[in-house]
Amino acid sequence: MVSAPGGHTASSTTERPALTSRSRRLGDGSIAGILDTVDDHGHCWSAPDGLELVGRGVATELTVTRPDRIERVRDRAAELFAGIDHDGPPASRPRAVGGFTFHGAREGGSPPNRTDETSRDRVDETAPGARRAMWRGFPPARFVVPTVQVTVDDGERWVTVVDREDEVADRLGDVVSALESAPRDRTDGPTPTIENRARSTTTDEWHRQVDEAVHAIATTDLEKIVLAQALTVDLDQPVDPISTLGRLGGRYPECYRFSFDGTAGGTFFGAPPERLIAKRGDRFETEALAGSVPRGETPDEDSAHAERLRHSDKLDAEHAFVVDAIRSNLDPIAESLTVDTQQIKRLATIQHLQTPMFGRLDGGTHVLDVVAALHPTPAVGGVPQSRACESIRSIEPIDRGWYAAPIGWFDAHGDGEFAVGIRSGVANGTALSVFAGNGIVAGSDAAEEADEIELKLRSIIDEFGRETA
Ligand SMILES: C=C(O[C@@H]1C=C(C(=O)O)C=C[C@H]1O)C(=O)O
Repeated sequence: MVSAPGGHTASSTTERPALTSRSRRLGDGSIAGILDTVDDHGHCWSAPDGLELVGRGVATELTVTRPDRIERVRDRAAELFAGIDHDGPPASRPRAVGGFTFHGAREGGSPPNRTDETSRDRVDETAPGARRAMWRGFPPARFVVPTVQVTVDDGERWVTVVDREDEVADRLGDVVSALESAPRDRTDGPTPTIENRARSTTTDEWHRQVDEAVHAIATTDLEKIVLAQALTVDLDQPVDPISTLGRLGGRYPECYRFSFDGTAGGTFFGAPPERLIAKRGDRFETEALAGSVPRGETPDEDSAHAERLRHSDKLDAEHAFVVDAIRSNLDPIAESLTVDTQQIKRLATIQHLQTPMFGRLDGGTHVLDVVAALHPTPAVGGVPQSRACESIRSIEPIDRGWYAAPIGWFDAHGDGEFAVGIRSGVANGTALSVFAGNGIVAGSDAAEEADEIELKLRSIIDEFGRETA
């Protein structure tokens, strides 16, 4: 067992000892053994096209409790890596992994708090508003450069340790031994069973919320709003994020997978199908993903649903809002933008309209500049953006916390990748809250939208055993 080096915060960089990053190539075998190397914060990230990161411990971190959380992390991003001397191949470089709350500043909201970025422990005391217990430990933004990072990139595995120069070599040796002796597979652990379920929203409440949204769309400049619900379940044993992500990977190979430990014992995890942004050098890729129908029981039924997805004016409008918003929000920072052909993304329980988009950015653009420009897209927020967010806050009965917000990583060069944190849940011991939302536009029907919410909740809930009673 290697102890954590104490979790330096980015705001104390002046007192922080210089850190050294050293890496070694790993052979085949399990990377889950990293979990036993440092008994502290953990995170996992895996993109459908390859990169996997597993982090343990805190070498440096940045916590923001101000409402302008994305801009603030962007301004201070370089501090996370300042003073880390990395000697190793680019694949093994340290990455900061983390995320944000869905909501930022309210219109005319509380003034910025300038003293709130120094300590992990003070986060929840200073967080705005009454935070629901499930999101305790998930401030407006938190990013961690881990002490121990395992990277799987292009078929190669690396372990990287970030620590004081006089300790890094020993610690790297200890971590490599721990990984080599670790159990091979953590995906076949016991599956927790659901004992109780509680909905955030009754059927009547949902109908009232959708009616209110449809009325606002008919009578104001609001054109689309995404409304979400939560399902909270009690499990007979705590969620093990690694084995849950392993199972989700089997069912959703075309999705991202992530887990991120908060500072109060909770873990946010999920399998989002939606890319917010991937940026490497001056190239970026994003997508519009919105408009949903179920999968069919038979190939014919499946194709019939897909046909409806292709030809429904309502679903097309829901989708077009997202394409248009991405295009106009990237216009000021993109040198070029190509909108690819619309296609269908088929997942285990649901299928979506998808439009890939890619291009080149102006030089010097950080991946967080793009995150700030895009979030929330109308796939999870609405149109117009700030009016939709205000309506979400007034109509929805839940605290979205980190649900539907950007989750991902960035590096010292401003490259990185973020998914939209949907098909996700937050686990606190044996309590698990799962979230799902739906785009409401003119003509939306509350009962149909409720069915779609069920399909989305199932992506996480189906990974757990059903109650037997
Ligand atoms: C909001 C969610 O999903 C989003 C909403 C969709 C829709 O309204 O059709 C489809 C995909 C996602 O962009 C969610 O899964 O919670």
